[in-house]
Amino acid sequence: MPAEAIPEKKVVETLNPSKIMQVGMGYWASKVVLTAVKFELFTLLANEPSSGKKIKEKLGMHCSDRHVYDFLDALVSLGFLQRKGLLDDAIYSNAEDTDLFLDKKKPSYMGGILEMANNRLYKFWGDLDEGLKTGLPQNEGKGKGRGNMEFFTELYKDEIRLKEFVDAMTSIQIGNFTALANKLDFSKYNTLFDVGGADGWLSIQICLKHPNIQCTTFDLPPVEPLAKNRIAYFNLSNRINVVSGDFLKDDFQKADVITMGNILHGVDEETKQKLINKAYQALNDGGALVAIENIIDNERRQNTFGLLMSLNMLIENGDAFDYTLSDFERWTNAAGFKRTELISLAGPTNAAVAYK
Ligand SMILES: Nc1ncnc2c1ncn2[C@@H]1O[C@H](CSCC[C@H]([NH3+])C(=O)O)[C@@H](O)[C@H]1O
Repeated sequence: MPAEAIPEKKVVETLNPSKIMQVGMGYWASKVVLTAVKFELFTLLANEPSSGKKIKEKLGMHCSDRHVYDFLDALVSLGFLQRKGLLDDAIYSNAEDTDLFLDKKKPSYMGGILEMANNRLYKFWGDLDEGLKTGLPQNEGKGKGRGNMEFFTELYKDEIRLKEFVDAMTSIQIGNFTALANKLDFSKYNTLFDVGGADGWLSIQICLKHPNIQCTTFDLPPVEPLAKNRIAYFNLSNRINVVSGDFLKDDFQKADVITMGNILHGVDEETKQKLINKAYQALNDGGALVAIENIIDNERRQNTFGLLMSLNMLIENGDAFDYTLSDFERWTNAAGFKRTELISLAGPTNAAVAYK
């Protein structure tokens, strides 16, 4: 190294590479958590705290005991597990948040998104470089020239993957839909049309909280049985209508509120504008379009999850991207909407609302 390239002592003392290592090697930690979810380790431990040897046997692991302890103690150090004792004498149990959100037997389980991340996205993100160089999707639709969520046709051919995907969507949105039901004033609205409503979770949450509203959840035909089952489970079949179709081709039903959870981010800019225009046409006067997404802050500095989600849309759909409230305002103004507002929901997710 030439002498002038050696950093001054002061710089070395104040700067350190820990962030670089933490983020750069972050996939190690991520993969340990995803593997634990896949093994249903947290479901096992919710039932009964266990020793490393017992966990090894129950999960059918055939690596050395030492590597079992490495795996479990990594989860201790990451705060996912608690431990009393050491190595052969250790008893492992779930940390409080792990127990609530990652025990598959609890209704609060949100591991669906992590299961999908492990089974699909982890592999596809291995081709992020190719996605950035080519601008083309890197998922099931790779090499097939597809965008605008057309990969669903491929994905939904397999019933297990269909259910896994729909469960993943629901698990990531549960907290957001509950927050939306509480934070947006639905009292003045009678009808809601949810575009790409998956298994109907959004409509269910709104109906549970607001007894006067009538909902329609709209999605592709293969999703219909899942939505019907979920809605029947909540005894809401008389208030939530399940309609199948294609949001790229079909008009939307007339409604007071049109919702789109993680829909606009999945399509290119031209299609975003088309969907917003269609929503404007279908909304009754005084109605609202609500997009529930990881809306990026206008300065594009804060919402890391939203920015990464946008790259995830490159992986999934090529031309698709997440956006800021300013972007949303530009498109909704062009469609004729009067004003917009942002309602913060759970974590990095917001509702961008446009009023007609
Ligand atoms: N062309 C299409 N027409 C109707 N639904 C679609 C289409 N393409 C994708 N979808 C659905 O759009 C959804 C995107 S994922 C978002 C699901 C849900 N709104 C949520 O916020 O969690 C999936 O349920 C897809 O099946």
